[in-house]
Amino acid sequence: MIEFDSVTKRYPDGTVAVNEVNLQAPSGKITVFVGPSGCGKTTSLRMINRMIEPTSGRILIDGDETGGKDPATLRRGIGYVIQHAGLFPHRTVVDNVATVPLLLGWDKAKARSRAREVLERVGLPGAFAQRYPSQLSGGQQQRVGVARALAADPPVMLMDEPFSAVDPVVREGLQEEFLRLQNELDKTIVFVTHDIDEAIKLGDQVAVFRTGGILAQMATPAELLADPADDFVAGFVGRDRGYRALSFMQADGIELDSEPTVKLGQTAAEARSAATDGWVLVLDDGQRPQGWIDVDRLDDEVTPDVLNRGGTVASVDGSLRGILDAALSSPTGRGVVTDGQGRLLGTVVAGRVLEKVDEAHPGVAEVTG
Ligand SMILES: Nc1ncnc2c1ncn2[C@@H]1O[C@H](COP(=O)(O)OP(=O)(O)OP(=O)(O)O)[C@@H](O)[C@H]1O
Repeated sequence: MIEFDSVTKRYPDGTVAVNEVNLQAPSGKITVFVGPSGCGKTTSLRMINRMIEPTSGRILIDGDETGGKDPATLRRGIGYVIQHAGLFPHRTVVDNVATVPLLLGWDKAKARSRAREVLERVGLPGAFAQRYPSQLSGGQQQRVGVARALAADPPVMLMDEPFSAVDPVVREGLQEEFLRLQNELDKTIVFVTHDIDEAIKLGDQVAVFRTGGILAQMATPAELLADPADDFVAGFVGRDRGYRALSFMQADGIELDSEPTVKLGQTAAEARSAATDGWVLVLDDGQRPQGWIDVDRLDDEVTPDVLNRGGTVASVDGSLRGILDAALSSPTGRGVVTDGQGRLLGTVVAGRVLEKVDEAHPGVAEVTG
């Protein structure tokens, strides 16, 4: 665990970049520092590996004060990833990644073989190893940056806006891979970003900083969305926080309506008599929803060409957001809900989802609309 105990940083010109911060970043978890520009995120991060010294207060890693350690020794146990990757341009990818193992005194062959292994882990197999950084895309360079930080298998990783310089699609891919990797590696990670969506997606817990280096709130993403500490945090988290909070609320227990159904091949008359509001849901032989049918468009029988496949189908094992999306995207306004095997359980309208949210978290549904 990394612990900040009343940590303050005042720069020589008098700027208070970090002001009496107390927080804990638990082992094996991702803690995200987020906040507007200049709120002290990077300064806080760099105090962990002593690239910046605190003016007062203490930082402890697993109970040991970092201030009492030799900075070079300290940094060997701490991987560091920055924006634009910060790779050495005149070294090949494999040699970039082998840097820290070599510094640790590993022989060259072992360091390179470890580097190739980590490159593979971040999705950069063999052929990339001999290239130079300029021969890679921005997203690939960031992966090399992550591989380099992981090469010596440090228990702690500090990451400063590592995915900010790449386009949104690449960024999403990097985020997914990073989460998958962390699932296997269980590093203690402190991750800086100015992007609240990234913080909510990646963080096991999120520390929201405000200008002046003040920690405004430390909470899980779900708590942050459902219960921001004050107006600053609520504003920073965004007006649509209620909607996003639904991603963290389980759908199980939501009351469903039974929905009349037909199968392909049934007659138009059967479909009309089963329909509600002019629509009927079509299932396959395994009770799996196939789409809706507007019964006015039927001639003789229910055929695939008149199926309206619009609308998402939500699993009851998922989140309330999935259920709300299913209701809002359905041509009938009734969201289709299935069990874990994709079999129909029933339907639900958007209003019911919001009622459930309101029962669990009064006030959140208000900011959902
Ligand atoms: N060496 C320095 N001397 C004086 N002031 C500094 C120095 N480094 C940073 N600051 C100031 O300290 C404050 C916090 O800076 P820091 O870089 O930690 O913020 P940040 O939250 O990481 O910002 P950004 O998201 O823009 O990178 C800012 O007001 C900044 O101008």
